[in-house]
Amino acid sequence: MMILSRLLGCQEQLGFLHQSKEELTDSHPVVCNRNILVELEEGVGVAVMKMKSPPVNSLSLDFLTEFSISLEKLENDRGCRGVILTSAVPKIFSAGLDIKEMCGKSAEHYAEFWRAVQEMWLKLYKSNMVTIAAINGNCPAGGCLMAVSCDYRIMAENPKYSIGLNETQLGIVAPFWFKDTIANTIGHRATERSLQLGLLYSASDALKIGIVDELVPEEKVLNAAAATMSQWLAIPDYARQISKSMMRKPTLDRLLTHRESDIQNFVSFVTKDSIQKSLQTYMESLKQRKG
Ligand SMILES: CCCCCCCCCC/C=C\CC(=O)SCCNC(=O)CCNC(=O)[C@H](O)C(C)(C)COP(=O)(O)OP(=O)(O)OC[C@H]1O[C@@H](n2cnc3c(N)ncnc32)[C@H](O)[C@@H]1OP(=O)(O)O
Repeated sequence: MMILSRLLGCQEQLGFLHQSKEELTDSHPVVCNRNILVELEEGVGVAVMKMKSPPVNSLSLDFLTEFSISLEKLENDRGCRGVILTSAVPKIFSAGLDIKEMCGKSAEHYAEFWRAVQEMWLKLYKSNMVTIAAINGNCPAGGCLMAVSCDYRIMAENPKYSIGLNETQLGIVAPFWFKDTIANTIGHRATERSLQLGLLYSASDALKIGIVDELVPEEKVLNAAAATMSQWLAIPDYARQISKSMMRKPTLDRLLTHRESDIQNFVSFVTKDSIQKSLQTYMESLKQRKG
């Protein structure tokens, strides 16, 4: 019930009611949401989802709810066959889960938050559409999860950008389905090293290890994503979708089977004093780094 009312509440915030005439054209209907801009190029059947939640596109409960609703709308739109996920915030793809959602809140809040994280991943990983991440900035932790849940990743070849699952550096543990998703991308051994050490890879190392599929100059990331999209869309949908599902279903089913216990694990983990302390220390270190 709480989730339903949040979804309904968010749908109003989503701004479907606030589209101006300039934002709606025949060829490029744009939905300006609070955190995500969705532009559907109808003739081509491709939507661009631009995350625009400054300063760092952190994945708050509101953001995640909006993301899942937006993706579901595209999924149900027969005119949309592919999605390019990118960022409208300079230098940042996404800073991952919003740490503020995991600090000093109630157990009920943590459960609701974690369900929204699961939902985002389930929707993205099982999408029937072709999903391409156009990674135009830093991409740690939950941001990396979003990227590796797509079918293909193109990253800006900027030595300042990094990508990876750095959870252990915060004193927290990537759950089994984060681990499964990255292992499905880079293999068991590389995942073991990557997760234990909480490695963040530079763009060039990310290409070497296979977290990303292609590097291009920053200004070409979106064009490269569009070019790759047209190659993938040349394959008949039905055959491609069944192949995707064959590869991903066991991983999806594992979370679906253990969804409630995964939420309980998260809540009991994140409510530990030691974990709260680690997260608070990490947030403070982010602030100090600035100064
Ligand atoms: C037994 C098993 C049980 C399983 C239990 C599960 C356990 C939980 C698993 C959780 C899984 C995933 C975790 C995550 O995704 S945690 C998030 C990890 N993210 C990071 O480590 C990235 C942190 N951020 C950065 O490194 C940098 O901000 C940046 C992205 C490189 C950008 O650098 P910048 O210099 O451009 O910006 P900066 O000044 O650092 O930040 C601007 C403001 O944004 C705040 N901020 C940054 N990141 C986050 C975040 N993730 N959440 C919330 N807020 C964030 C930062 O503090 C600045 O705020 P302010 O301006 O100072 O107020």
